[in-house]
Amino acid sequence: MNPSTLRIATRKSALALWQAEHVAALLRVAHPGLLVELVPMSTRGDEILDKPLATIGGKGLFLKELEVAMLEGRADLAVHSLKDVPAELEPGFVLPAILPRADAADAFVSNDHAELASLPQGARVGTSSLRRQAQLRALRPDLRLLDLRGNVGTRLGKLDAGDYDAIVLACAGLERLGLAARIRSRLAAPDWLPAPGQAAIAIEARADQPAVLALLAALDDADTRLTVTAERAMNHALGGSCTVPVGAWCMLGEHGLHLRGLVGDANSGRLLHAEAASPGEQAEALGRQVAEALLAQGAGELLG
Ligand SMILES: NCc1[nH]cc(CCC(=O)O)c1CC(=O)O
Repeated sequence: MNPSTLRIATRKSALALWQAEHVAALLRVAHPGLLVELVPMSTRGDEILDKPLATIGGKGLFLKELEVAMLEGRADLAVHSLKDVPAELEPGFVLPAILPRADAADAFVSNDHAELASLPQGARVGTSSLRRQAQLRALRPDLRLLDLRGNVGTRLGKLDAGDYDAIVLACAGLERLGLAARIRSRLAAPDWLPAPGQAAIAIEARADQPAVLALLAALDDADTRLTVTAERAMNHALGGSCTVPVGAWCMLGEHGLHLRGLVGDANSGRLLHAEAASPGEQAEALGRQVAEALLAQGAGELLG
């Protein structure tokens, strides 16, 4: 029997709520008559704000409470930023839909400076992402990198308070929150790589709920699924989560998939790069191939 109501578990940050509302609106259009409601909740990743994510440890810090809600029957699906979803899901869960990707670039955000290259020597840049730190170090070894966590609004507030000369955020998050005007310049491939899955919204649900999965599958975007599958397969083969210095960017063109990957060291700014193409649509194999090329260059050491 088809469910008459779908309940969406979501985090309570402005970005998470926007994404959950977006999915709710799309579901109402795809399935007229279906009732869709939000079930907002807090996760460990939201509550521990004084430490970089990389040191809190544990994959899926932003997922656990939402998954518990689904297991206990308090919610039918959860909406996530795909880049916060570990390469390997908890057993019993699947991603029945991945939405069309927004701008996957990172954003250089500053009140006084137009781009990374024009920052003065020794300028203070805020980001707690090891991937962003490693790429900043590689491009500008002179910068002072400072930790910066919290929701997008919190991070912008600290920039505006003068704690940093510039910060790095995801373009997609700023755009969704109506803050695209804060993007001074884009940090984009091939000079800069986003996190695997960045700018894609993923829907998670229980594998044992076929009627729910069928409703959710209506929102899946096949091209986005293909490219992020390659990026996530690379990350998985590197043992990755959202807390390691790994970047990936896969494009789908006329001739198939093209994947670039990097592994970095946030302290030294050392970066390893690899890329490969797949004429067909062998996304998983392509991801593993690029991961192997990175490991052959010594990526294992950088990943600790
Ligand atoms: N880790 C927080 C997070 N998770 C997803 C996004 C941006 C939206 C997206 O990538 O879909 C952000 C904010 C940021 O990195 O600036």
